Amino acid sequence: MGMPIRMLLAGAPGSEFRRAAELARDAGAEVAMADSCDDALAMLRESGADLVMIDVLLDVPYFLTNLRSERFTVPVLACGIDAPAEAAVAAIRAGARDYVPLPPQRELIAAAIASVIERRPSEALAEHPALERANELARAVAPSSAPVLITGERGSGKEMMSRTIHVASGRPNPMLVVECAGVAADVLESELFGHEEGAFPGAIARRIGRLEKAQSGTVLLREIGALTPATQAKLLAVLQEQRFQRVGSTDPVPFQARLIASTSVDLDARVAEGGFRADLLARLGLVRIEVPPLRERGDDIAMLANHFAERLAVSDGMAVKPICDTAMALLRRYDWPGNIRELEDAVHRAVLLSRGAQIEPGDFVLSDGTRLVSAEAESGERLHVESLVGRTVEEVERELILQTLERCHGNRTSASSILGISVRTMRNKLKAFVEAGIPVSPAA
Ligand SMILES: Nc1ncnc2c1ncn2[C@@H]1O[C@H](COP(=O)(O)OP(=O)(O)OP(=O)(O)O)[C@@H](O)[C@H]1O
Repeated sequence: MGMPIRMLLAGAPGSEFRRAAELARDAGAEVAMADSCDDALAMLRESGADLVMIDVLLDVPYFLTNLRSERFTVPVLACGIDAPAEAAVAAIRAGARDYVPLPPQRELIAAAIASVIERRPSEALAEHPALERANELARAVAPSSAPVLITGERGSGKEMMSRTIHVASGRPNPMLVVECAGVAADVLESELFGHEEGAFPGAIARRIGRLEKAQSGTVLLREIGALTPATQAKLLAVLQEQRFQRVGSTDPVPFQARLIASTSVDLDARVAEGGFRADLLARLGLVRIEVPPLRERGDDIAMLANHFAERLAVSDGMAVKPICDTAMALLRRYDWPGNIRELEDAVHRAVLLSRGAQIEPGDFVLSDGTRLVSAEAESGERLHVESLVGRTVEEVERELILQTLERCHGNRTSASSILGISVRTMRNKLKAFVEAGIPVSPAA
């Protein structure tokens, strides 16, 4: 068996909640308790969780919106003591996976935990040789403590790759993830290194940073390119000396974890521009693993789409349906700028929208609301124009007029109205074509 399931219980402390915690522990989970949404969010940021159970008396929609905006993918169960049916329904509408009445039944808690164990992604799915090579490299470097730099487009699976390394490393402590983009430098530093009480106004108590909390686990720094020069210098010192100081302290704290950094920007280019330290990149990128974009992964698109269609239907309690061949061909042709995350979201919407026995092309909707079929039609039009590049305007105009005329079965009036030119102009053009010896559809 792998690591225990970490469960977070959010709700007003009371005997029912304590009982739920006891039952969860009996079922093999590690349990943490929070008494408000913000508290629960802070605990998730701090140490993560595999499953959250939240009281419907708390603001469940607020909690779920924050989870989504911070991109936590943890499953959430709503629970409540004699809660009105509307509260349970509202929580499920907001995105909770299920509702568990309290006082809790042993079997329900055990089943919730068992379903999380089943759904835990064991290993990244990959068949394409480019990704399989990357996975082999990941497994090969896993046992060492060398830092690893994972590069790849947004949503391509860099965090997943980092998890593969962490799991294969056999390190006893968990992997902690720190998002470096969009966070103020001082907040990020206290998140990474921790701080002492009174280190700055508002530092009311000592805080243990992620580098320390990770112990001998793994720390993933997402979007490392976003670090300011000052934080880059501090991180370089951590790698050189294997120790660091909490903000506001001079006492050294040993750094025992494995560091993995991910980036979707070209760090070599950032170094050339002076935005990233060459010495830090050299240390971080001793081992580089490139995660290829989804569009270059051939059959992986179909394999992942089938996998998501099944997994998401099961977790949403819907019937598992196959993706029809035409829809699959559409998925293979689209270029997935948002990579696996975009595919997963599109499949999820299709699973929820689909009304037929199979998932059809029209069921696929992108995050901006456009249907994949229309998105493709647009890019198809663009492709068509691209195929005209290299030809003269005169040639293209002639082709356009002749083909439109042919489609209109030689009817000059219809063709000129489609082309937005006068019938007279049309006649003059056709006359010129005939004079040049070009065949023209006879008048209808
Ligand atoms: N090989 C895979 N098999 C199954 N699911 C995958 C695989 N790779 C990625 N995913 C899923 O795709 C989504 C995006 O992956 P991940 O978060 O690892 O990407 P990322 O490159 O780290 O993203 P970002 O650039 O936004 O930081 C996640 O939901 C993840 O579970």
